[in-house]
Amino acid sequence: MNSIGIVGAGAWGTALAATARRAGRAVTLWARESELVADINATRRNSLYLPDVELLCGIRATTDLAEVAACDVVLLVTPAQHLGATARALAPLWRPGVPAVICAKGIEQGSHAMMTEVVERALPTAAIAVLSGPTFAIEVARGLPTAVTLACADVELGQRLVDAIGTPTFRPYLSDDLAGAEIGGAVKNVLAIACGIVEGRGLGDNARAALITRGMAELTRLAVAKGGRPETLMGLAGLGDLILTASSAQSRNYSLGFALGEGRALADILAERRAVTEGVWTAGAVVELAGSLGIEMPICAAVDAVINQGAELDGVIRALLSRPFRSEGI
Ligand SMILES: NC(=O)c1ccc[n+]([C@@H]2O[C@H](COP(=O)([O-])OP(=O)(O)OC[C@H]3O[C@@H](n4cnc5c(N)ncnc54)[C@H](O)[C@@H]3O)[C@@H](O)[C@H]2O)c1
Ligand SMILES: O=P(O)(O)OC[C@H](O)CO
Repeated sequence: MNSIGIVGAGAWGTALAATARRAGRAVTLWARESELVADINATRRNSLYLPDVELLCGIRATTDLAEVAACDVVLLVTPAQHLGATARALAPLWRPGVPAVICAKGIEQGSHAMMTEVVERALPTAAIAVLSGPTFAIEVARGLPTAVTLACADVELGQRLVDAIGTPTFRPYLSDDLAGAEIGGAVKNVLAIACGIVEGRGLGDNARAALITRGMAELTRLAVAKGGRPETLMGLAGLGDLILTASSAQSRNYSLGFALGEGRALADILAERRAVTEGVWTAGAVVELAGSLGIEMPICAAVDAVINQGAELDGVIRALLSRPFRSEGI
């Protein structure tokens, strides 16, 4: 596994390029924006999505998907709602058995498909893995210490992936629980919006701790229903990522929630951002998926009501606080 292809040159794809290069791999980074490709190759910076980091030599940007598909491993790092189309574009170029490592965090709108299901459909001969966990791109790009979950059903292949991308400061922990890893990463974004709302509305630290904890219960219920294991959700891809995202203003999901809590309109907040805020697009899909499985996810439903149904924020908060008392088990 000497060459790593990365599809998607947003902040996370660029940070993964930086860390894979630090691990000694030859890196090819695909971007859809040709001006960005020229910029990265000329200046070793991604001025659109990660401007503050200079990249090591040995990372080549391209607009040609064939160059990425020719690599030993391909990391899929587009926003979740675009992963299906991107994987379908890769399909004619795919060589059977090449690992496809899903690094996007979300659930597909409409189909309610997990990212593994989306990629399985588009690339049926790929060996699928999921990389998830508490990872702000800028910190990874700067080489600050970070630990992630790398989930792969084939543990021997998973170990080779860990060895290919791991470094002393980018530490993958191996798992075989893909469902747990990907549901943790997808749902924590919705919960982080809720935590941002609480902070922006001035509801206090107690309320945020309660949301994180009861959010964990929601996230775990959904993961178990999809075949995941509770202990995975207690690890980096669940609790670890939820703690990070639900308590840091660096998070795009948390900061969007904070602005909503302050009373700003969703459209205005989104209009100011180039970066993707995945929880906005996943909230509805999570709630619909949970509904189809008969699972209660009241915090995610509250976020969905605010974001997608124009519900008035204080009314939604009052409704959450008026739910019947219940026992604490998951
Ligand atoms: N940024 C992080 O810290 C971080 C960390 C872990 C995981 N992730 C996940 O990685 C994924 C990518 O996020 P990011 O932060 O790199 O994005 P970003 O916000 O930095 O950049 C947006 C990306 O979306 C791409 N894009 C926009 N429209 C597109 C389209 N129609 N088709 C394909 N691509 C399109 C852009 O080219 C760009 O690569 C998300 O699922 C995110 O949750 C991000
Ligand atoms: O900035 P956010 O909220 O998209 O979160 C980024 C990563 O997913 C954190 O692990």
